[in-house]
Amino acid sequence: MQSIKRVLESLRNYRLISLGALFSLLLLTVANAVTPQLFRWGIDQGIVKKDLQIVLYSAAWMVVAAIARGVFNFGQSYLAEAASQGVAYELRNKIFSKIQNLSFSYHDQSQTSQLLTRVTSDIEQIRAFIGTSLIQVISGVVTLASAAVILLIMNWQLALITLTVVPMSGWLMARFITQNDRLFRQVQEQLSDLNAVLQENLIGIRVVKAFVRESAERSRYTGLNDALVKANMKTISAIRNTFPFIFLLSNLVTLAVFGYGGAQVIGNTFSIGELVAFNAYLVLILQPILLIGFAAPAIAQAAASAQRVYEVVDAAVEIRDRADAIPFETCGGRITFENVSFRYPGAATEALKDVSFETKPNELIAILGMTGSGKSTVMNLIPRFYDVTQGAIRIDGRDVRDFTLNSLRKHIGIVFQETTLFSGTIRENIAYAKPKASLEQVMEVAKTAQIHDFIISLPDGYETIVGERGVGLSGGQKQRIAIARTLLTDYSILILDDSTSAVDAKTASEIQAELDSMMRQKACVTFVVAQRISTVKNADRIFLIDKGRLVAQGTHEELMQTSPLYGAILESQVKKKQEAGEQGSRGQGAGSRGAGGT
Ligand SMILES: Nc1ncnc2c1ncn2[C@@H]1O[C@H](COP(=O)(O)OP(=O)(O)OP(=O)(O)O)[C@@H](O)[C@H]1O
Repeated sequence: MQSIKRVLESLRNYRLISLGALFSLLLLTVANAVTPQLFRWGIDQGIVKKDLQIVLYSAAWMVVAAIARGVFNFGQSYLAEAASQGVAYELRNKIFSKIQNLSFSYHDQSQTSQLLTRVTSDIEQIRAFIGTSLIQVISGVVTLASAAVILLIMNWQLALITLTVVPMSGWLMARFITQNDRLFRQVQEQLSDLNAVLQENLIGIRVVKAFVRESAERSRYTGLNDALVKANMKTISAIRNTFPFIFLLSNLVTLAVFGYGGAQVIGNTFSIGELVAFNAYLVLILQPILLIGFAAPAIAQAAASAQRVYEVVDAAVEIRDRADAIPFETCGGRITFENVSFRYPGAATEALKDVSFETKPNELIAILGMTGSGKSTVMNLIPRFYDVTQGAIRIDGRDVRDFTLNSLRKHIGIVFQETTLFSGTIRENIAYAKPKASLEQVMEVAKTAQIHDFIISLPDGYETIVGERGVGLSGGQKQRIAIARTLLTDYSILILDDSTSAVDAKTASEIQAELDSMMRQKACVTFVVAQRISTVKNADRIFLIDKGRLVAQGTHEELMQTSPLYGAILESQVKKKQEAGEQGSRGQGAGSRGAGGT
């Protein structure tokens, strides 16, 4: 319930609208309370005394009260909805920007679909709580209290009989909420799990089909769908176990009012008009109890949802600016790894162990190693996607943790191993980090990345729309667009993490040749996680990584002389190249990564 308190606190930003809703609610309660009194007046003073004028007057006032009820009802629900939309809007923005800020380690450990459910369905539960359930509860309490006071004034004995229903129903409701809180949380979690399978399936639909796993996937989904239905049915039976008792109580009270009140009317201690009015107030007692009852599950659900949403909102951002962080402005080209060790959060072993090196200005460093040896990890630490566990990384003598993250990352151009493009045009994708870049600038980098000719061969050229994650392009084409995208940024340190793995060897070396002069002009240091001999040969120095350690470094020739591991990797590459040549390699995707034992 702590989370519900927090949701209520967020209404502070919508104070006026919320007060407006509350004010409408109070006026509605007054209009509701007045109506039975008009009945009583009309019956006792009009019908019983045969005074037609009073009958007509009371009827006219009833119409006024009905209109007022309509107006205030509208005002109350409209304003409550407006406040709820505002809170949901803010929460959605808050959680989205939090997701943008959360570190890689958070995203490594959380499921995308779980986050999606929190942004969509959980926030919707919170919105429905503010827009509907909350107002139901407040209106219920206010109506109940005011009707109780009126009943006590009208006939305290009958009122006491009637009001016994309140604590009994209240107890049933409280029991219902406390007993089923976990159940409602479970429903949301089951929904998340179901979404997770759906999302994974949509992303991997090609793999599913290729491995003919449709029916296995179907039964996985159906299994979770069954579990969701079961959890939902449990909540329904919990509702069924509570509500009939409340209905029974309300019916018993009606009987008591009819019996005891009727006897008082016969004994002339209570008028017919009063009995009718009393009965009408009874509705104002019982209806709120039911409304609160109906709101209870929604409140329990909203509490569970709010907890899940605030879990993300409150998640610690591990990688952040120091209080005294300074902007990274220029790079002299001296990047130092000082006894760097790194363990991924939750991992059993260290991915990097005591790695030390220093680069020289304008150096082109190739990083080579077996798959899983830690090459990408070395690269991930420079832009602080993760912080070192031990040791330090310095740029021109300054610890990378001293720089503001934004300035540091803006100066590091990185092409990831796995290419992600966004839906939109090719031009938009290349200009992702520089949306205002001119077409000429976009074309220039596309030429360097050896993708310009392909782009202009398309009917819509640079305006060609690429689908989600670059659907419609080959792996190699996507990679080249990703390279162009990075080249357009204001990088001073360039990192190419196996970025031509899906490009054929010939094109890759053309890209390399184009990049070579450009990199040396623009970048203070370039790192190339390499799988190909050509790239390695061009490098000023090669770092050989093995099982998280920097085991050798030097030029191609030096390593050929001194490192048996280097020799073995190159030998396997040459062999692979020959095999590929024999098979008449089709190019794209064939010269692939992994030479070193991939
Ligand atoms: N996000 C992560 N969480 C936990 N462990 C990770 C994570 N990423 C990588 N690892 C582990 O760290 C080690 C080094 O991985 P890394 O990606 O740096 O290797 P790599 O040399 O780049 O491999 P490849 O050539 O296959 O890309 C591996 O054992 C890997 O399993």
